[in-house]
Amino acid sequence: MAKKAKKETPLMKQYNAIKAKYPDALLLFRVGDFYETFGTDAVKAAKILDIILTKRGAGSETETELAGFPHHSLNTYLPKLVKAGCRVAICDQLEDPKLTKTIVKRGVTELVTPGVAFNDDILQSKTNNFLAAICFGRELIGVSFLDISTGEFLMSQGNAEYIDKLLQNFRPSEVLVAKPKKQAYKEAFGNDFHAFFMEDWVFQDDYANETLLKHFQTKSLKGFGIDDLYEGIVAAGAILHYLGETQHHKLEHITSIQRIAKNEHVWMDRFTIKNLELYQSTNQNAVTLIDVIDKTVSPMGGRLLKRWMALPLVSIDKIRQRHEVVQYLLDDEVISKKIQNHLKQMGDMERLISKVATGKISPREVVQLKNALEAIVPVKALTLHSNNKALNAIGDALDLCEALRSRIKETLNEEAPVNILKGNTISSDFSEELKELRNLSSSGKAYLDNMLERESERTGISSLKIASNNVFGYYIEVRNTHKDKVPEDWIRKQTLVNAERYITEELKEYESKILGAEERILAIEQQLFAELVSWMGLYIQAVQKNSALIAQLDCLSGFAQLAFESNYVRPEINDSFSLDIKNGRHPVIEKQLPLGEPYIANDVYLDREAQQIIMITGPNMSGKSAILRQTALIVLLSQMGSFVPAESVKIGLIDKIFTRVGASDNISMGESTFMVEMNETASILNNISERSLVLLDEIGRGTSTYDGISIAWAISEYLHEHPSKAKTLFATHYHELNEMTETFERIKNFNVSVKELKDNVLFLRKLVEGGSEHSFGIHVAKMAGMPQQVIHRANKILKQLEKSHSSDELTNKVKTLNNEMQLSFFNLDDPLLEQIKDEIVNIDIDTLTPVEALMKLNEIKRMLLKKKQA
Ligand SMILES: Nc1ncnc2c1ncn2[C@@H]1O[C@H](COP(=O)(O)OP(=O)(O)OP(=O)(O)O)[C@@H](O)[C@H]1O
Repeated sequence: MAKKAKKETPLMKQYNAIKAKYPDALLLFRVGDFYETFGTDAVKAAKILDIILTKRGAGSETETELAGFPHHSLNTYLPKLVKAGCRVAICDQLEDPKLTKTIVKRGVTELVTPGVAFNDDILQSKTNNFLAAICFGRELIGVSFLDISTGEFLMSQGNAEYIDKLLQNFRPSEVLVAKPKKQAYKEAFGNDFHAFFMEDWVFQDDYANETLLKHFQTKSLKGFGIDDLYEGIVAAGAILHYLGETQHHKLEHITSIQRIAKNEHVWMDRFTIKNLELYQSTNQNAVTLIDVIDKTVSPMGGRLLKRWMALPLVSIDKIRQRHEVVQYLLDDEVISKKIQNHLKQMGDMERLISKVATGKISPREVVQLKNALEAIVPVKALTLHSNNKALNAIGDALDLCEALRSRIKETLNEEAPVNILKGNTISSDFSEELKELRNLSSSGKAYLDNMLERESERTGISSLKIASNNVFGYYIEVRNTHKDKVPEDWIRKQTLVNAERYITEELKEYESKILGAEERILAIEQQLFAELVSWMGLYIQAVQKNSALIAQLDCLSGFAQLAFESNYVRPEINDSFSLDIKNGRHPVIEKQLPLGEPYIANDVYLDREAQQIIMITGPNMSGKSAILRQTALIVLLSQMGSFVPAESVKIGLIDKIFTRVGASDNISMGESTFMVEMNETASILNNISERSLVLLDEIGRGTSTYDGISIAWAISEYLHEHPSKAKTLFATHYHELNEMTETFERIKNFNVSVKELKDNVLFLRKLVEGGSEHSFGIHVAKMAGMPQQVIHRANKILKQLEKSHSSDELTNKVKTLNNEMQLSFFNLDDPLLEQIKDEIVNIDIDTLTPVEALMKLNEIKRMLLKKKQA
């Protein structure tokens, strides 16, 4: 290494010193007009960006890979690197190379990581780009989310399940975790997100508190209502620390931090969020709920809609208020069309004002911001004068930002460019000096034309040309044919193949005047623009508030639009415990059916008195899952404030939605997967409340029929007997479960009807009362075109099996399983006996659920089997 260092060029020495500070980042090293990468960075960059990889110093000891791109292509290449999951350190030249004789000073000016991005090509307009941090406390876990592009800063804390749910909902692009907690993080939250592991000391409460207080310039965090969230504060502090570390220091737009209150929103865990395909589907191209319901027209609205979906309300008043507005907008088509048209003009006001804080806003974007604020004027009037209180409140709160608008208008040209160096940013009327200089500069063109004419006449050369270049400024060009006519006083500067270039005294004089003026114009424009942007900082909060109000209005008018287009109705939310859906539809499936095929609507009624649990039987593909999911989605949409796909809906407020889907492929399914499925289900049973909605789809199918039925039976029994009496839909193809209704009064049987034709099955998709008589596997075989004899034989075998596994026997078996096991213990004369005894003695029977009992049993069985095999 030392030997190598000796041979290093000064440039590579500088590179290595900087790279050493950012070992885990891909370093883009500015050299002249290029960003270069070296070594492994180059190999990586070449692959991701599809650029050429070369070698520097080939054959020598300092040989290294090299790949680069022109500096002006940064905006094209940077997003690709970040999207590929790279952390990119941008190292710029910190001084003008012309002014230094030694090597130019360089330094990292920004570290762009997936969670900390401003670049419009990295960001998606309707999706927040969250950076998250997680702090593992002794009992609780703290979490914080920040979208640096909008300034939204949130935090919360709770158990692992709750934090997991938030992560699934907010889908951060990057998660910060303390290095020693790497394992704990992976165990609790898996590999779904891009994680970055930081030094442990960052996650200290004193340091976090201090960082937050310093940032918000307050004496305490009480004002934000977060001072008691110890772990949450540490997570939030870690986020701010990370921003500093990645060279993001201009953070004026992060004006507050908000607590995500756990009990103010419907609880949905990770399985539910995934099963319901809210934002994402297992199938990459499949349509999700958000795709179907998003009718917002502004980026702010689109982002807020996702938040509303992540955090449905549990306050009846707040939900009704949203429904009230949607109804109003739906009834008054004129006003809602007008509002939507204005909303379309808003652009991304929220991200634009963040760019003001970070100083990254372009002149054209400032004009866009002004136009957005102008569109607020009619929106304020429309909402303020409407006959709806919630809309009035929005109208009242909208800030017209008059001073801001008029100052932008008088300072900037309406056609201001993206890049200030292109000129014509500042209006000539705004600065006398600018006006004069511009006159001078534009009169220059006429002056040159005049000079050209004069010199052509004087010399008799017809093809004279005046132009300029970077090397010697303005020149006169003479084609070789006229070379002999060049006057004495011209000074030759350059000889080309066909022409010669000259300068003259007059041209030089002119040049210094013009160039001086142009330079001065640029300087004035830059200065005035910087002054404007810095003054605009005063309006950050006002514009952020407007953005939030516009986002709400956009979501609500989007709901009205959705209700209008898709024939949704207003749900009634009350404080009863029943759920009454008449002719409900699945919002996503109904949009995807082939043309002409109608979606068959279905009624679902559940309560805590007579019909708490519905067993839905029916063959595969009959539509059981659709009914389960549409019930959850209708509840979710209602409590988000939307109207719903149904004929009528009455919902006694729901506070938790649980869904579980049994693994579909029982052949590939090992025992461990089965246990995972059971654990997931057990977590529902430990969390249900009297306002919960539980949807179980083929739970237990991932095991043998016998086990599957037992598990399904035990779970249903538990739910029935549990004091919460949680409303439950259980889809199953085990028709044996239909016999539960004989023992358990609040369990009812329904089936998704099918019509059996001679050699086919017709799906009617209607949910009707009553159980199913026989198993459905055979239907599927029929549909798959199995020979008649095989189906016939299968039916026979099935009948026999059904006889030998009567439900009495089944129930008894479930009940006596424990006894059987106990008997076998006493026959064992083995140290294993001690171990098993301990296991059993330590079981707290009073709190043990049937499923846990079965799982325990399974564990013990395994111990015994192992022994037997040995
Ligand atoms: N009510 C309905 N109206 C029209 N088509 C429907 C309806 N319900 C379901 N479908 C169609 O049938 C397909 C299968 O439905 P679904 O997945 O709910 O069946 P399933 O009974 O749960 O089957 P499996 O047991 O295989 O999961 C859906 O993808 C949809 O195309």
